Amino acid sequence: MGFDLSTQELKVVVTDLNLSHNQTYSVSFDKEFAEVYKIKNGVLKSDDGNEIFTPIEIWIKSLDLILGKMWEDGFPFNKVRGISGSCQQHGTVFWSKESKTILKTLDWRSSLFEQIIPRCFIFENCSNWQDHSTKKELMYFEEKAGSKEKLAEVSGSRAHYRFSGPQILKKIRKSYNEYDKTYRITLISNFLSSLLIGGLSRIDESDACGMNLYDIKSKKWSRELLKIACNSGNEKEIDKLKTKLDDVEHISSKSIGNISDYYVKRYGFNNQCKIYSFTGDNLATIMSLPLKKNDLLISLGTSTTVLIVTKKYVPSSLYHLFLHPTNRNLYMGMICYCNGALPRNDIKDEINLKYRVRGDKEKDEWSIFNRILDGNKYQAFKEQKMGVYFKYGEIIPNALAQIKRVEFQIGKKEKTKREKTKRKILLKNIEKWDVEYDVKGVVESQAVSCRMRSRPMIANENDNKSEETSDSAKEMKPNRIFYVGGGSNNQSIINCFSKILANQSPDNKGFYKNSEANGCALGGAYKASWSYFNEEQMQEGGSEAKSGNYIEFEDYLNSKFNWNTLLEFEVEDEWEQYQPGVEVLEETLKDSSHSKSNNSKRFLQTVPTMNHKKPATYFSSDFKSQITSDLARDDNSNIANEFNSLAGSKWAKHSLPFSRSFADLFNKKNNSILNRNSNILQSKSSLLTNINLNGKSLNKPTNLNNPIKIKTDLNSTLPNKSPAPISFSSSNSTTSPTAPLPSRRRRVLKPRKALITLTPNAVNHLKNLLNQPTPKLIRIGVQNRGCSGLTYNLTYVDKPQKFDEIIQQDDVQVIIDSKALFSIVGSEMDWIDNKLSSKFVFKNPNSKGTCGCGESFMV
Ligand SMILES: Nc1ncnc2c1ncn2[C@@H]1O[C@H](COP(=O)(O)OP(=O)(O)O)[C@@H](O)[C@H]1O
Ligand SMILES: O=C(CO)[C@@H](O)[C@H](O)COP(=O)(O)O
Repeated sequence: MGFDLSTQELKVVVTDLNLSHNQTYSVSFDKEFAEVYKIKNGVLKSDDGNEIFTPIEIWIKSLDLILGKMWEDGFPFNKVRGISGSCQQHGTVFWSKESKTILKTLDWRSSLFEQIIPRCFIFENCSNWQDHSTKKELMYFEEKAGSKEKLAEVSGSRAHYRFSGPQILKKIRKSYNEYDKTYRITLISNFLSSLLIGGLSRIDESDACGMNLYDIKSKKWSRELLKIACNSGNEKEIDKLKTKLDDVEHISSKSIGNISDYYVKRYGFNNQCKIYSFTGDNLATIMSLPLKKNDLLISLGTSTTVLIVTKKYVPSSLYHLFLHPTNRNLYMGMICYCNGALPRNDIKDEINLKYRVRGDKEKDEWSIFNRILDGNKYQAFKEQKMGVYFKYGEIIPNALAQIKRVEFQIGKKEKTKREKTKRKILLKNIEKWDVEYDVKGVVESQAVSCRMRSRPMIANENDNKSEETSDSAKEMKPNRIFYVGGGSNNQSIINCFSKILANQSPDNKGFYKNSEANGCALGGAYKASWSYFNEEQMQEGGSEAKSGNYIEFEDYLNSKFNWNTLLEFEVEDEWEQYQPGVEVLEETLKDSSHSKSNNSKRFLQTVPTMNHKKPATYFSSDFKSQITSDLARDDNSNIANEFNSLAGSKWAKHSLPFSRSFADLFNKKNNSILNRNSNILQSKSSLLTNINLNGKSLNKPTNLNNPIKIKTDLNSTLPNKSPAPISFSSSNSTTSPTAPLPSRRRRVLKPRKALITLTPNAVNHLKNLLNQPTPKLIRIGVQNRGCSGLTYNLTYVDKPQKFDEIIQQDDVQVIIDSKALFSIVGSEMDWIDNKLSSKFVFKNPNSKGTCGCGESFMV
């Protein structure tokens, strides 16, 4: 079983031991919890938009919900042999002292939410990877580490807003007392595995590489970086942080424990079910495909992420390196753009508006866009046009938030100051062109950018230090390209990407798209399967080393991988034609220095850099850009240093050869502070089809103030229906689970106390109301309204909805909307009838306050 806790969803995919994918379940956070928690795309934002976070209780409720739904569907939990999974990266969870005991003594009769939320966490929110509130901390990290290159050398990445080290430093600076009280700090990945083992699990070693704290070469916490993170040279403080982080869970196929008794009793898991270390979502994605040397994995989710597996550790401030989640001798290289699907979607919407298309389905919505992209009428690059569509602040290093359109001319080759031969590129800024050109423009420039930025990683893998000329072009090409994520559904988009990125295949083959399921969760399930296999071998042969039967993940995946789950396609190789595209893009970005984006401040957060005074139709209405990029936090000298230092580095010939003038861009003052668009990012992890659950919402509005102060007295919400049989194939009898498994019990869990009680007055009045010729029922819900947030809402209905609760008292029935359960549980419903008013009133023990007018309440 593989979990994936992404920004927007919790997913579970299930495979058999032959890696055949059987089932997918998912819970969408927005769908289930947006109403009460006010989240959008899974997150909340501070007023200034810089802090981006999620209430942890949403994730816990989602785990209750997804397992409850699987149980209700009759999922055969007793057949699960192993569980692993992935979570969004970088976020940190601060656990209290009591959490250890609470996790160990979970009572299967109650929900996790009910038991864990009141006392397990020091801060109720966890920062999200889109957070960009740590600018001071970043500066401090890179300054103390010596430089961003030095920091990258040790930790695999320069300092990033979202990375845990700067996030922890911010907490230490702002809330030292709470930090001091913290018993353990985990990433989101081992937060989830902790819930499953019923104890605090360790940070996964590969995910630890996204913290700016782990020394990748010596494979231990870097004391120097811990010192920076704890803001103190005091050895005791460094030890304190180290203790709070605990040792990492070293990469291996060993389990981190059996599933907690809680899940055995509550859902019927086998008590021998193993939990294997959970990791970050990108790390899990690379486990979902049989990647070999020089293969690229391109995830076209909400963000665009380019991933590569490499044997060499050659760090740079331009990209990220992580330890591979299954093999300590391999690394994962990563480039992650946040301007992926969003600008493509915006242009698609504008095209549809122009052509007045209103498709309900994604497929229809993309038809005009695709026709333009595939056709020859509106060429962008081939008509000497290039665009940069970084509408939102970028998280890739050195990219400004900007939308820019240029026409270019390519001149003769000439020698640069650094003795390199370069073509002269002449650019003319274009204010506006037909949106049809943006269609090709956005996809082309994204592909060219991926090619440009993945080049150093590929070159390194091949020991190729020469310039990207025709002679060495072959070595710079990836071997094969695998596409995943929502955008990979679009053949026209991935054709365009493939033409430009090309590959080594002489017959234009070797491009694949994944057609099966969520890649991160699938990678988790594959890891569980591989780990289980090795553990079984170890039991037979002794230790991992001794057994001789140990199989590397790569070999395991290759031996079982079902290529039918991938669709291979061919495209014309246009590598050579787009070769100048890389230079034009570099020049276009460099030319931004002459744009209107003035900034003399380090870490400026908001800079619109559109060159034209009047924006083009596209993005005109809501063009609110903001620099959240790593580049934005550099001043002139830093930029200059970056490119100077690259000149002497291993990457000198492969890095982006911006000249010093690029730094001018950051010397100018910028006056416009615009807000970040709230749609900016979503999770990028789901690949393809998901089965959505219309599960119960266990909602409760969050108090966003840190630290946590929550009191709950909530009842279990486990479904009490008997499970329906489902088919669960594990066809190969030699590898199928054979151990005797506990028989499935029909479990009917009753709430420990009445959901609501009715006073005699309420019973009488309800009887009157229900005494009608056409029998009706009364359904109680809560709505987001009124000064204090929630109001009660009574409606007549014909029948209960699927997850409604029915309350029976004194021959009267009322129905409670499942979404209202957690807000009104334990309430007393009364009917008052006096001179002033006649109405139902609720005495709610969960209410933390009502508004002055008494119309609404808060829980
Ligand atoms: N046929 C399509 N053509 C282009 N883009 C698509 C298509 N189908 C889905 N997408 C895009 O994929 C994105 C979601 O990708 P997905 O991998 O599901 O998301 P996430 O990264 O949020 O988990 C959406 O922004 C959507 O526009
Ligand atoms: O920050 C990064 C990688 O460094 C992101 O890739 C997150 O890990 C994405 O999480 P989801 O949106 O997929 O949940």
